[in-house]
Amino acid sequence: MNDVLEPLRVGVLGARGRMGLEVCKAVDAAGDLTLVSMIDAGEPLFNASDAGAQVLVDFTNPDVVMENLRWAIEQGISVVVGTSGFTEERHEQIRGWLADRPGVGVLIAPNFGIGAILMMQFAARAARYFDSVEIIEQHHPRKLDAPSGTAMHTAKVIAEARAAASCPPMPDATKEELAGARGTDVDGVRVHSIRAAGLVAHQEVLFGATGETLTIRHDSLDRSSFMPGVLLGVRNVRNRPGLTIGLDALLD
Ligand SMILES: NC(=O)C1=CN([C@@H]2O[C@H](COP(=O)(O)OP(=O)(O)OC[C@H]3O[C@@H](n4cnc5c(N)ncnc54)[C@H](OP(=O)(O)O)[C@@H]3O)[C@@H](O)[C@H]2O)C=CC1
Ligand SMILES: O=C(O)C1=N[C@H](C(=O)O)C[C@H](O)C1
Repeated sequence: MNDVLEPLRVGVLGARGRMGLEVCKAVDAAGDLTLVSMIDAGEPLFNASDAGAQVLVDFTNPDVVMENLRWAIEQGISVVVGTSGFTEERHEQIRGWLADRPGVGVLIAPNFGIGAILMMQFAARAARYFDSVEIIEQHHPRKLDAPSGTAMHTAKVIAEARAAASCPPMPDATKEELAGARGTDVDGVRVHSIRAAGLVAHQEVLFGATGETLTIRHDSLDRSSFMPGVLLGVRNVRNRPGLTIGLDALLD
């Protein structure tokens, strides 16, 4: 007799948001996944456990995502998280919750776009060879947070690569006349956030050295660009107990 694999039961938090709607469509269209629960603001999380969700996908907002994670881990449900707003302190708190639930996996990806992941990897690779680097991120005007999670993560990996190579501080003679004119400082890297109608999600990493610049640019032109990465996370998160940051580990 053939063993038939049951589809993985998936719930979506933030299901009526821009990303949540796209995730529901993508899960629904995947033959190996079943969409069992769609939860948005004001609706009880227990709908997901009552529906037998094995994996939750969270695209809500930075103010509520930690509470969702705490609840899901307590229930023993693995979670794929796209929501932004994560800090090292938040990661530590999640590791603490996971310590009591060794079978549960949480994957937090600052960006699920394959091109965006490569953009961050290329930026980390280039970081040691240039005197200067700044990040310019551009998003739609309904985005709540700035800088973006992608920009924060990019700045972190660049700063780590520069520190590992003992790069000196970047040259900058500016006496800032108005606060914010030089963007904000994330781990020693200047980040500039632009919000404008018509944009989806875009980022440039601009490197400079004597006589040359290198620009690494990524554009998400449509939210469907994030779906292959989200589905990869959904299919694999239960095989990765503990906390995984970034989709890189799954791609390799
Ligand atoms: N990692 C990645 O690749 C990507 C990450 N993102 C991130 O995902 C997040 C969501 O983005 P986006 O879809 O554009 O935002 P939206 O505001 O369109 O969607 C968020 C949804 O979550 C709902 N919500 C709020 N609180 C709760 C709660 N407690 N439980 C369930 N649902 C809730 C909101 O309802 P209401 O509006 O009523 O508050 C809204 O419908 C952001 O942090 C964004 O930065 C976005 C794109 C890609
Ligand atoms: O809010 C968005 O839209 C996006 N958020 C993520 C971020 O903060 O980096 C990922 C992507 O940039 C789209």
